[in-house]
Amino acid sequence: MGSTTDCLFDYAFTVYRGTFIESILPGSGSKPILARNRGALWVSAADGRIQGWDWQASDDNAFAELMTRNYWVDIDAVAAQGQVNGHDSKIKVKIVTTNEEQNEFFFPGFIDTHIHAPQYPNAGLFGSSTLLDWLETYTFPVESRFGSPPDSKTGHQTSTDPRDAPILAQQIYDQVISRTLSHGTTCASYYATNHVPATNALATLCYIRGQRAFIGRVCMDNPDFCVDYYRDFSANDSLVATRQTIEYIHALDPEGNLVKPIVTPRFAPTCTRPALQSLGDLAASYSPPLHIQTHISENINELALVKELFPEADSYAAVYDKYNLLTPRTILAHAVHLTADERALIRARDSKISHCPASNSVLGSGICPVRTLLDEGITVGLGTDVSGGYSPSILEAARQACLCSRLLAQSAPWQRDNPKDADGNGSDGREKLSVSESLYLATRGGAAVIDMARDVGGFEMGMLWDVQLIRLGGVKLAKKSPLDCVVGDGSADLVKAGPVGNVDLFGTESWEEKIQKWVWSGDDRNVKAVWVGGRLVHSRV
Ligand SMILES: O=c1[nH]c(=O)c2nc[nH]c2[nH]1
Repeated sequence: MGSTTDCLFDYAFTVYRGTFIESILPGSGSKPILARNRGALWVSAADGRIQGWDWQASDDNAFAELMTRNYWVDIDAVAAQGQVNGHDSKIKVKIVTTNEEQNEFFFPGFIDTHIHAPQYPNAGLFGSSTLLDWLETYTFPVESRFGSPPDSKTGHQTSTDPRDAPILAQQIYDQVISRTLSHGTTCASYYATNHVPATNALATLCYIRGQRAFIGRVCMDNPDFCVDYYRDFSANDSLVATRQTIEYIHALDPEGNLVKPIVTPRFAPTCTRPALQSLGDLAASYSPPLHIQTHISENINELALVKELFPEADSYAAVYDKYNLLTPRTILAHAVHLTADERALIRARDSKISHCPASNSVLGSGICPVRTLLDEGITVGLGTDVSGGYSPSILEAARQACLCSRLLAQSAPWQRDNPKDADGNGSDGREKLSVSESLYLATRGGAAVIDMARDVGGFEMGMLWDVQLIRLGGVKLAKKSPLDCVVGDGSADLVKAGPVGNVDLFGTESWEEKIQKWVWSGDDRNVKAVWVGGRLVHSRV
């Protein structure tokens, strides 16, 4: 592969050469499929957007013709020859090439539509808890540590300065960004905590590190549910502090090119009616309206609690609808136990769903019927839901989405409501998500969930170069039989020969099979480089 480092000299385009794989919808009503192209694609250095491609330019001759035709000169090549000047009639480009022998390919960056950044220290810690006791035992304690000391005179937290966030909070947020970028997450919709300085620190760090992000200050003012050591003291406190983070983020990134605020009532039980009302109004008061994120219908005990706290509402979804929180820019996490009426309401409001399969399993919440959501025309993306989810990897979420969809047929509600197989048992298999579908949810589905379907998620004209370079590694089989090796010397050992990560290739796989192997056994070792808006934000040698 060519260099993935940033160039010392100005250039007009980066030309990416090699193999490009993405998940696409071939037509309306169809299912996603993987598409593969070989050739060259170029991205403007000015705005990080795709300016064109040539799928004929897949060999050296055709690529040289493309360079000549466009008056392009390779800035690294001329710099290596000490001849940067003297090419004034040419357009300078930087070239990044995949190594085909290492099974490298460009793939759209992953979009994590639901992740709690302050919970990252708890990833993998949940014991045998379920949602409501997990919140009290594991989650509120860790999130509460992101607060800054109150003002000595007023007793309130008045600072909005990210530097007033505890250093450990800043370090945890920086590590979450490093970790998610290393897994190919180019955009994340983050929940922070209810602390303004720490929330602003998360926004600032995403901005500095170059990760596209939605940043939500978590609102929770209901004293009947929230713990005293970690809550907003009134609906007005929720509103004022949320406004402070919105103003901070708008000042940080006025065009919202990288970082945007997202209104975040944690979930119905943590919020009073006035808080829900004022947050719905707040989101609607901006043009365009702000994004909103919350949780819905994750766990059976939570459903009972919502019924008890909001007896006037017909359903959980109706609580949010009453306060104008179901909008086309609302991300609803989990959605495991929605009724048909709730799904119809969510569809009518064009609100979006973040499917969090790892967390749903870990906390024993249930299996989300993703196929039903998709069949009913609801937009779905994937969320890691750290730390309900144990992994910050969206590839892991894609794998778990495939796995959970296969378990769905075992559940009584699915068996009751859906067609059986030819023998009249279980299910006819339609619930199963394919690898192409789960990768679609991880990229284009996520893009639609964050209302950026025209900007990210694929390789289309004008889309931002939010992309990862995947390296599966080469095939390095020994020439001799392992039976002829000295026992245990490892000379015929594929693992020792150095494949990248866990993906062992034997040279017999089709390209589609290589992608299946990547989804089922790949990890961050396969992510060689990551760009956001054309800027290199992560690389691994
Ligand atoms: O998975 C979850 N994680 C949380 O932090 C949370 N808060 C409310 N509901 C929740 N669900």
